[in-house]
Amino acid sequence: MIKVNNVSYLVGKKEIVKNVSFEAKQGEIMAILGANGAGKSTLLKLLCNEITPSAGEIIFYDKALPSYQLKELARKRSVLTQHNTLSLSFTAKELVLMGRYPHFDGQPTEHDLEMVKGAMQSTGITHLSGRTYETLSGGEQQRVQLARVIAQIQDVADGWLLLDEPTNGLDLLHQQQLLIQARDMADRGYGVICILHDINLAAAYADQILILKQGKQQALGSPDEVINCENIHDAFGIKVQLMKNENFRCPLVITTGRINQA
Ligand SMILES: Nc1ncnc2c1ncn2[C@@H]1O[C@H](COP(=O)(O)OP(=O)(O)OP(=O)(O)O)[C@@H](O)[C@H]1O
Repeated sequence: MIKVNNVSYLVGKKEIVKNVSFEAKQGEIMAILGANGAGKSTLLKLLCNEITPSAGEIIFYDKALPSYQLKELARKRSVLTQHNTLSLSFTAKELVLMGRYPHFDGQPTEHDLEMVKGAMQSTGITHLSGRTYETLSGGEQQRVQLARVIAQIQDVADGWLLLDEPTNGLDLLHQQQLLIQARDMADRGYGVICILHDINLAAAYADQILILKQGKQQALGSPDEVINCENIHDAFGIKVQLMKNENFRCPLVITTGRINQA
């Protein structure tokens, strides 16, 4: 369980996360939605303990987040950030192995290498194993990063995946595969918190959706409770319609092309 109690975050005098509260559970995917600059990445950084709340507290498992040592935290949750720039030339396999760094001292064990192999297989990047990271396409790099975060917690049965826009750069097939994989991990007992820009992907795969607007919690609940024309218009300033389709558990959101100028 991750419990967020009245968390705020200030930069100077500007409050970029304001009084956010929610509970995320293992076995579930929580999607975070919101316009550019709404505070999504900042909230994820707070959840990772990369930055500390100005007010409120975050409980991770059963302890306050700041009470964890970095290595202890890295063995329980893995994080995909938005910008993964590297100045050194690693192969894809070496990069995925970095996910195992919190688990071994000196040399990786056979078990670590198995975890790397499994994560590369499940993300479909085994064929890229020996390729230098910087020569990979944007989407291939993103899948290598995904394999790294999966390798990190693959053997932590109740671990957490914290993903900031993981579908960035992925084509339609790989976006779906990523969400299917996240769904599968949640069904096996992991907790997943995932920032997404695609409302329909979030509605199709998430158990809970949190919408942020200017740092505030604008809506929180199941896709059915949260995804409606008013909430989307309020959060994104664009008029949408909902379209029922028997293949989707939640109506699809389609834009009408009318932008809120107010
Ligand atoms: N260290 C900082 N100093 C000043 N402003 C910051 C800082 N970090 C974030 N901000 C501002 O806080 C707001 C929220 O940023 P954040 O990156 O959390 O947004 P986001 O919802 O993830 O946006 P996007 O969808 O564009 O990635 C933005 O206006 C951003 O410019």
